[in-house]
Amino acid sequence: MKEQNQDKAQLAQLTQKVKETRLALDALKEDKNAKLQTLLNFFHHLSLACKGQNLELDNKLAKLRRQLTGFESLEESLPELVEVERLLKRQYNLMSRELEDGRNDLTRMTQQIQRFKFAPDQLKKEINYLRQELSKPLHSVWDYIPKVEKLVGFYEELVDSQIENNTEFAVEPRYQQLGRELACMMEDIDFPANQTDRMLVLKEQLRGEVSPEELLEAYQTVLSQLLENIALEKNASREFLFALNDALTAVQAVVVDSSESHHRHREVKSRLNDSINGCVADMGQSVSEINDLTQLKEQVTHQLSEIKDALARKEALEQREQAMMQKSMDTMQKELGELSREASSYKERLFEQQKLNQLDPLTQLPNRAALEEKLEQSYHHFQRTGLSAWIAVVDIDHFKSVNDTFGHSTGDKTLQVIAMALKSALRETEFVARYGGEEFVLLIPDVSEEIIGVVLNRVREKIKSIPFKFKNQRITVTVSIGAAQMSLKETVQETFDRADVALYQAKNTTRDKVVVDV
Ligand SMILES: Nc1nc2c(ncn2[C@@H]2O[C@H](COP(=O)(O)OP(=O)(O)OP(=O)(O)O)[C@@H](O)[C@H]2O)c(=O)[nH]1
Repeated sequence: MKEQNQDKAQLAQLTQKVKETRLALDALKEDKNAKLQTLLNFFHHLSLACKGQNLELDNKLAKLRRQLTGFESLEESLPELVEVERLLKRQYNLMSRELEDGRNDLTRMTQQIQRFKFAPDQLKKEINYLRQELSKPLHSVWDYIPKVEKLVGFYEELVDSQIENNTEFAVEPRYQQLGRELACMMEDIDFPANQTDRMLVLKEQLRGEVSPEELLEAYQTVLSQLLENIALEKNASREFLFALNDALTAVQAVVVDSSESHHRHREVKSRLNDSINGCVADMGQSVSEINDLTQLKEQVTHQLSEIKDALARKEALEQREQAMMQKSMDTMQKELGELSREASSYKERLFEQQKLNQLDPLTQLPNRAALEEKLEQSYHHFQRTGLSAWIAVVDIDHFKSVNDTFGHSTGDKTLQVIAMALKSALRETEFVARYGGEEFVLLIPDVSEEIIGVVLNRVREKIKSIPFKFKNQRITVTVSIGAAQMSLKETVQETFDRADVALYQAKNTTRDKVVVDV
């Protein structure tokens, strides 16, 4: 019984130990699971932190996470752990190198933006400070990113201040304006045929958006073409002047020559006259002194023959003189003919040149030739598009009295001022030319019948309001205007004539008036 009790006690003890061991084992398992979970969590977060940096490292970490889900495979995972450690080390080195490259790039960019002279002072200081910061190595992406952000901020500020200053990058409106003005000026210049296509392209370009460089280039092109044309005209004038000079030299030589020979001939002739007179005197003497008829006859015969010789020589001399005179005349005639041909060819060239320039020299407005061309163009445009234009003839009232009272040069100045006023009263698409004398012609497209009167009256009022002051006297100069609209039923000349008739209606009523033929 005692033994039985002892066994029972031992069994109870053992059961207790087994129970305790089981509890201890459970506790151990729990602990291991907790540690394993911690490890798994660590790898999970490591995977997230490294994700995307290196594909190989991503894959290895994913594999490791899968293996570690069973405690049993922990041993098997050891080689993988070593591999991950190697990859992590390599990744660190790579990142350090990239950070160093990034630092160098940022330093270079900072130096670049320090060169912008227009940067505000405060910004310059901050850029300098960033440059100093970049002299120290970067340890992580977290050191790098704020510096990139700063640099981007600086660029943003620079662009803002650039837009405010509106200097280098922007295409400014004044360039557009200058471009349009140049295009408008080019309208007034008729370039030679071989230059027109190029000038057309240039004009189109100038009417669009132009950069300062393009504008400068356009000015350069136009000026060099103009200079070339002026040089051509200069050459034509020079050639003419040389020819004129040659002809004058030749004529002068002929005149000198003929005057010298005329002089010589006069001397010879006077000697011959003396000798003839001497012979006649001798004959008279002989007649009174000699009584012997035979002797007298001989003497007279001798003297008559001398007179005959002298007269023959005189005649020959006169003939030579005449022949020389004729020769001189012929030479001069030839030279003058040459000169006149040269002059008319010069005149033609000059006319051509003027036509090319197509500018009225006094007012610098397009001249009549330019107007005629423009009228033709507008009429063709009208035929093609149906967009009609008005022709308005403007004539200064009582202009003769301006000339008569204040002189021709005041009259000229008045014409210039009125020309300028007309030009500035019109829009870019409108056209004004000096038709001749005190008459100007306007070409106004795209305006209705109701509006044209308003437009032209505005022009008339503008001229009337110019404060002319001649010899301290305030003068009002007025104009009369007649206008007619192009019509497909008539030629452009007929429209012009209708405008002219309208002008004379204005002149015949009150003057200072607009009459529109509708
Ligand atoms: N100063 C100057 N005068 C010019 C020029 N061309 C024409 N004229 C003058 O313009 C004047 C025109 O006179 P008219 O045709 O009688 O006309 P008006 O005196 O203006 O009178 P209405 O037209 O009837 O109002 C003349 O005296 C011309 O000599 C020029 O280029 N310069």
